[in-house]
Amino acid sequence: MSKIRVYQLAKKMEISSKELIDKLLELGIDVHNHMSSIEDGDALIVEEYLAEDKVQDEEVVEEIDKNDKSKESLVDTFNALEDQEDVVSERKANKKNRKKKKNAGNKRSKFKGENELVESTNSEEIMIGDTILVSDFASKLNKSPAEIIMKLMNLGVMATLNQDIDFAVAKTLAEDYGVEINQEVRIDAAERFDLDFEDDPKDLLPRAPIVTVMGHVDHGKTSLLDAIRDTAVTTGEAGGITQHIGASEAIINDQKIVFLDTPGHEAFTSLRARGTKVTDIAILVVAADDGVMPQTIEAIDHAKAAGVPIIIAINKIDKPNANQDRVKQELSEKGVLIEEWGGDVISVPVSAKNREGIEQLLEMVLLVSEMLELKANPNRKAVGTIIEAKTDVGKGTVATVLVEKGTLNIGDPVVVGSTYGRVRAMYNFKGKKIKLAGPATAVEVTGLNDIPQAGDRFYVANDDKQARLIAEKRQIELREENLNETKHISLEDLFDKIKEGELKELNIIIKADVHGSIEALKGSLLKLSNEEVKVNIIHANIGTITESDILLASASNAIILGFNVRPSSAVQRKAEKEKVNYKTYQIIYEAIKDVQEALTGMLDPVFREVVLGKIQVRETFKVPNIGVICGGYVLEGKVVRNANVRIVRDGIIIHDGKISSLRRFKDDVKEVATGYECGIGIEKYNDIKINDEIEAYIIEEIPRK
Ligand SMILES: Nc1nc2c(ncn2[C@@H]2O[C@H](COP(=O)(O)OP(=O)(O)OP(=O)(O)O)[C@@H](O)[C@H]2O)c(=O)[nH]1
Repeated sequence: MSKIRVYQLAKKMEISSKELIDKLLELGIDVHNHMSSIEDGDALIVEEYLAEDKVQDEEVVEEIDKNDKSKESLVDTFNALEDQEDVVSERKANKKNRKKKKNAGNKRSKFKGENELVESTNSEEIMIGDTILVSDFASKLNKSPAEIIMKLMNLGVMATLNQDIDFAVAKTLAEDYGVEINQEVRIDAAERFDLDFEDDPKDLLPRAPIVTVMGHVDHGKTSLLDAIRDTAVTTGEAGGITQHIGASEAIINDQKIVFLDTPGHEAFTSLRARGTKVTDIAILVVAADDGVMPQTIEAIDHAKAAGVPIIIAINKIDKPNANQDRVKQELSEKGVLIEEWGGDVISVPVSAKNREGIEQLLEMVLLVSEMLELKANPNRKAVGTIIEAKTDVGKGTVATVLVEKGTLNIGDPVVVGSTYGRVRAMYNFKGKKIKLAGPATAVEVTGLNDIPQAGDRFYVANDDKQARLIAEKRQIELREENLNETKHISLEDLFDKIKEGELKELNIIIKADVHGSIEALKGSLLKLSNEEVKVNIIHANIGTITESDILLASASNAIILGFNVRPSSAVQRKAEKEKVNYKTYQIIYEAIKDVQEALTGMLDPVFREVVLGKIQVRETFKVPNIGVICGGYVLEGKVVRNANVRIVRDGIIIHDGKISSLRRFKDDVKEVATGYECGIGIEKYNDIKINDEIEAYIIEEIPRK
């Protein structure tokens, strides 16, 4: 007996796959999703069943119609009276809602509720943040600063007028005065002013999906986006040239799909690292002549970590050496099982060059989108995310906003991060002026007082004054946040976080020089999961630690373990900026031991590694009886005579040892600083090559507390 897929049958019956699945389950026919197959016999049963339903529905509608007609005149008579009552009850309902919202707010933020209380009833209670200036604290307590400073001294805290004291110290001191202080819980200014709130499910309407195209370099991401534009954007519209605003829209079967214009998982994850997830579906481009490559794997893991469904576009099928089966095989090895292989990931063969398969691909996007049941409320003040922003000579500050919910109108007062303004003009992706933009629409907006950052949240405020106020408040908060920015997880603080119940899953990224090490590490680390914390390997790949790994770690609060690899200086700086923790090892057992000890609170490092500097190898010389000496240039930091060194080639550690000689010209020297050249010999190592990087480091003992 032949079979049919759920989505195919749904299409044939002109209902949504979701509706069909519900009916199938009602009939006891077991299906998992739109890709599940059902027997033709079962298909027939459900078709008949639905036909019956339809007849019944029509009968009911007729019945209701009849009743309605007879009621109509009666309703008319009552309408005048009812109107009056409506207003009263609506007011009552609004009041109730406001109250409800206020209560919800109290639950969300202790600070808000109590602060209101402070101002109205209880003057003996004070709210402060993590720290407070001595002078501010004195004035809050209504005491002279000198008195406070004296009291602090008695507590053993030496602080001047303009120094901060901790919340704990402030609390102890305040207790002396019989004053209770409480800690402010910081919440986003926009949230505090209720510019964003959760919608009532009954207000939600279907919205278009937002799609990002990902894939390995040169597999055809840009070409595919171009092909989509050609196929589904400009069709039937004269002069429909797309503008670059960071996103574009495609129409297929009268339905809209929004494409983010910057392809690649880095762009996707950098938005996520900033706390926003805008993509609903990822199209993963894999070139049929090249197969699954390192960045294909990265893209898969980045999409998976974000919980975003993937559609595979097997591209370049026009090429004579295209091999679709190989792509499918390699994907399955990476845990991506496409439908033909018994999985539920859709794959579509395409040629961006010949514009082949593009419509099918877009139809599949709609199908997946239908399953996701994407919804938004268009009837509220708009909330969105900045996709990109710049200054334009003619227009001033222009920012592309992806409206996520609500409708954005010309003239709306807006607040975006610490910038604000009023929507002066809006342009769609074709450069056409528009007056309003509903959910899942990308629009270029002018009228902001400064350039916001990609990933900033965009809110419509009640009025200009409020927009400015919130933006200014955000500015102060951002400054404070920069001062005590939260770090991502590290092995050292892991146990405390687990104990406090803050961490239930430990996300790990593994980068190593060879496949075998990855498998060994992965296997052992996964076994470390216990009742309290689950270990997840969210990404594991061959090669050095890259910026995209740092972004993924930042977006997913993961730690990075490197085996025999060293990140470049740029990547190290990125890690520092994103406050991401990475550790590199050269013995697998040590990596596993560290994670195990960290999970059980036994990690107590006695030694730490301190990187002194980096030297670029610019020349090599063979010296008889001594071996190979290299001529190097100190790129950063310094190198000292007794340092340990590791030789790094393309991010992979190829040797770890000690310096045997360090010279400037003919003289032996103790150290060489940044910007100087030197001659270096490495103990028992001669395989050094031009462009290798030498990282000098020492092992330092950590003093016991
Ligand atoms: N034959 C053939 N060539 C293609 C196809 N799609 C893309 N190419 C070619 O592949 C090369 C790379 O395409 P791009 O679209 O630039 O690839 P990309 O993934 O955006 O590349 P990066 O942005 O550099 O990561 C170009 O030379 C394209 O012309 C296709 O379907 N068939």
